[in-house]
Amino acid sequence: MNSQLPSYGATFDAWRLGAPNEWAAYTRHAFVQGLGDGTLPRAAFVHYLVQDYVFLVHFSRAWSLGVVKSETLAEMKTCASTVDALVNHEMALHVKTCAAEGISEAELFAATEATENIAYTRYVMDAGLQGDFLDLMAALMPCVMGYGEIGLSLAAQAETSPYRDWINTYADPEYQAVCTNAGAMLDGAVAHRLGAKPQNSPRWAQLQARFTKATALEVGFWQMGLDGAS
Ligand SMILES: Cc1ncc(CO)c(N)n1
Repeated sequence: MNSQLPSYGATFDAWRLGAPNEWAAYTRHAFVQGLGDGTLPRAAFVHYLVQDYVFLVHFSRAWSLGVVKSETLAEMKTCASTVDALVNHEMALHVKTCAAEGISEAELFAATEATENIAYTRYVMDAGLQGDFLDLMAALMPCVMGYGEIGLSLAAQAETSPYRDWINTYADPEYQAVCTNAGAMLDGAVAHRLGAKPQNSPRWAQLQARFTKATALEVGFWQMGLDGAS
């Protein structure tokens, strides 16, 4: 299984390896399996998608904070283009799918946030407000890369799922490029601040802890999708 995981850069790959239980619970959650085999109830999917639209609003705010906290132009460019990818591309999937369910974009924007949703996005935002650029990135990466990994793995196994649009959004080369670029930028940002042997830095364990916490909050988000619709 591990040999099939996509690589999104040395730092991300190390953090993923450092959170094996949380990562498996996130990327192989029952919600994910239901997307792949098509057994996920439509109501759970729509409930999740409405929450995810609001998630992306706050997630885009957090990536925008990345522009503020950047120390190099390369960091700034990646953060700015990720904000663009989120607000101008990924969210189009939510708008289109929800429109087909009779939910307008104005309703999406005004949707009441589930507690698990608030917990996750505000944790990420606070990591960036309290800490530096790396603290923010450690909290942002599980979201970006996890969906890249899930998209690829479901695309390889799910030919006929009714959730094919969702799967394709994340398996798409455009989304995979967002993951690869973010991972390369992260490696540069780590080298810039922590040197060539970042694992020896006293900050490494703290960054791993942030990554692991954000991954656990992703598990809570899937669970909210399943539970909230029942
Ligand atoms: C909860 C969540 N995590 C990650 C992504 C990927 O951007 C998303 N859309 N939603």
